[in-house]
Amino acid sequence: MELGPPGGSGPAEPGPRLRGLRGADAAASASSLSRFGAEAGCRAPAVAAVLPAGGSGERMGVPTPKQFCPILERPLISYTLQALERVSWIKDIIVAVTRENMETMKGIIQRYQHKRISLVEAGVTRHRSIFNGLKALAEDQPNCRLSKPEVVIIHDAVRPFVEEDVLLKVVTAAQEHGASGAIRPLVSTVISPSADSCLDHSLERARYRASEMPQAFLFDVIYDAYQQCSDYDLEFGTECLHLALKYSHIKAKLVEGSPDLWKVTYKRDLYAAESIIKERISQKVCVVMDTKEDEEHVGHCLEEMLKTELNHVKVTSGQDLQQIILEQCYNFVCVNVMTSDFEETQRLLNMVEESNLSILYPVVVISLFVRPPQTTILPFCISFSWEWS
Ligand SMILES: Nc1ccn([C@@H]2O[C@H](COP(=O)(O)OP(=O)(O)OP(=O)(O)O)[C@@H](O)[C@H]2O)c(=O)n1
Ligand SMILES: O=P(O)(O)OC[C@@H](O)[C@@H](O)[C@@H](O)CO
Repeated sequence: MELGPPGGSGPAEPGPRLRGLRGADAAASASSLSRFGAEAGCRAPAVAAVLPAGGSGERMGVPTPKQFCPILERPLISYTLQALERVSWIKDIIVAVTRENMETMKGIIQRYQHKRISLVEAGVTRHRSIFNGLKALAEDQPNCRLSKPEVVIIHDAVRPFVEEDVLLKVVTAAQEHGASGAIRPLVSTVISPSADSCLDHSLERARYRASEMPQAFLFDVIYDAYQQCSDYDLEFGTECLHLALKYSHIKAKLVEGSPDLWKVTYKRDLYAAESIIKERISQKVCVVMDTKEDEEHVGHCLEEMLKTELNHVKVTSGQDLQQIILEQCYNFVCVNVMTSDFEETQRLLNMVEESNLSILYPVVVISLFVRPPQTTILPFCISFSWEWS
């Protein structure tokens, strides 16, 4: 059964397109698919994503299903959604969650202002959850209010580090081959045990790869496969690419993925994910200026200096800060130029504090005064002043 917005029936209407992808980002993201399509000699397809998120996380060994476990006070699944939402050419994101976790999921969508999300009920296995997600996109289903995509991405909700480039690769490959999936070199050798738990034989590791996510399919290829799927496969299968081969006779194109595509499965994976997120946040600073004029002068001077040390510096003034905060975890540097009081900065600091988002380090406030420096200590931030000559 598909659940939609409160009081609705069928999948929730996809939210309004992300306003947060600012002009440059959105243009870059949108053009990337059309450019990629052009290079591959095909037009940009309509793309949707299905995220199975209905598991119980038994191997994690904690009461909370791992997709809802917090990393820096933010649920793991929210990072995955944020990663997919940065890709403007994914038009709908279907998340399969259990009925008991539906309200939790709706709360996460609301708190972090996730857009383009529709919720469906998960199944008792991962394949059944994925199948329910696909049904939400198939126009042959009653109450279906989402349009059928040409290509559908399938990505585990517990794989938060997915970037646009690998999504672009699997989607473009799926458009050409019918199916595509990210792979990684094996770390351990695969062996086959005999009935008495002794070594029967081992596989030559170099000849094999680990199947990861994201995967992408021409929608009809994977939907037909799931419709023909045996109960055994739905119950015990773990590989969507195998279903496309077995039932739709499509050999997926395999795409080398980055090391960060791994699936959060055990508690150690959660610790690893947290350290990666901390490392990424510490490399991202947003410089907030009072005015556009300050942004163009002081802000860009600061940006040139910071760029030598960090890999992502955003300078802004007066933009929708709430959206910036939700779009990307930043450390913030607020710069007051010629401002005699901190009202503007206090407003921003209050917003950052109220957003409860993971801010790794204290917010830094730089006050540039022509007049003698004024020292004002603000909560959870470091404030220092220097004279701007
Ligand atoms: N009935 C299920 C089982 C799993 N999943 C999802 O499939 C993804 C990958 O599955 P896995 O890592 O096995 O998650 P769990 O089944 O939760 O983990 P475990 O096997 O340790 O219980 C996860 O996002 C999980 O939420 C799902 O949507 N529906
Ligand atoms: O079997 P699990 O549900 O733990 O994980 C699913 C994984 O097998 C799957 O995500 C990749 O191997 C790609 O198919």
